[in-house]
Amino acid sequence: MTVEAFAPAKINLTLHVTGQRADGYHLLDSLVVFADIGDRLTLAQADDLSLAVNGPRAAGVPVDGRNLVLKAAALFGAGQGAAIRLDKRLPAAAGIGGGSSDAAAALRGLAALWGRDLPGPEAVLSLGADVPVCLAPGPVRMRGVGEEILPAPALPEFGLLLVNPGVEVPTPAVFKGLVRKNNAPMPELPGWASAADLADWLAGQRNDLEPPARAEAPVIDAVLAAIAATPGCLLARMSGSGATCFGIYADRAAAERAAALLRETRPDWWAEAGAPYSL
Ligand SMILES: C[C@@](CO)(OP(=O)(O)O)[C@H](O)COP(=O)(O)OP(=O)(O)OC[C@H]1O[C@@H](n2ccc(N)nc2=O)[C@H](O)[C@@H]1O
Ligand SMILES: Nc1ncnc2c1ncn2[C@@H]1O[C@H](COP(=O)(O)OP(=O)(O)O)[C@@H](O)[C@H]1O
Repeated sequence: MTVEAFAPAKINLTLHVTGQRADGYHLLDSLVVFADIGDRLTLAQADDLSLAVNGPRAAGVPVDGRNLVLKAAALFGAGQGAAIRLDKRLPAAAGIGGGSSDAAAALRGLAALWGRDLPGPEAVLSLGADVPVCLAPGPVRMRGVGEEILPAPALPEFGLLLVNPGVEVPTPAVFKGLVRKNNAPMPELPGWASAADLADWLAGQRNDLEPPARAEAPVIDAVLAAIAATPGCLLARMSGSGATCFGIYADRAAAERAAALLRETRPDWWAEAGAPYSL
């Protein structure tokens, strides 16, 4: 038996940092969506647990026990086997939760392969704060340090552009650079009639990690400016702790035109277009 699992990119449309716990972890309030741009996993029955990583973004991704796929498998089924292949397409340490989404996709695949129920959000938090939200990809409001997954209103159709300048930004350094930790949470989520309506509302919200990430990696300024300058861009903002930034467009076709333009003007950057993804 072979199982396939898709690991979509996670995008923090907003990311409000609202406090800090005694253990140092920060309290978040984030509107999270996923894109139909991501990594692919293939899992097959085997006596031993193994992982092979290939694909256009495999360079630098650990293939040993540090890989979140193997960590997730060990947590879920100590001693159980599976042969896992990871086709790595998302940039790593990029604010789009690639490793976390791989871990969650591995858990979904292994649950199918081993005939078991998926673990719950609290049980997988030790793998990373972003793993619970990636377990069942779709638009949600994420709170706590990442373990509170709340429903979000239905989203309108829109196009998404993801752009990464090739600079890895370490998440701990960005949180450390925050000047203020008790920022306002999001208001009640209103519901949006169109992509423009959503972008207008998002413009009044924030990613509180953007200023410290820009200090860490000044190229983020150029990425945001380049996205904002593409025709049809309704909003440009950074995701997670960066450096990946996203653009919102009326539809996928507009996002694809923007991606083509950026690949021409900035061939050294990673630019992909897509649309929201739900499992
Ligand atoms: C910032 C976010 C927003 O969605 O996204 P990314 O930039 O990683 O994509 C996540 O909270 C990241 O989740 P993840 O990358 O899984 O975090 P972890 O491995 O658990 O933690 C990495 C480090 O980030 C900091 N951290 C993370 C989450 C959180 N709520 N508070 C924190 O202070 C801690 O310094 C921790 O040591
Ligand atoms: N499957 C994986 N894919 C990418 N990175 C991984 C994976 N497993 C472990 N890592 C490690 O996790 C770190 C953070 O990667 P990632 O989850 O992509 O970052 P972010 O949470 O900022 O989006 C990387 O620097 C890498 O060393």
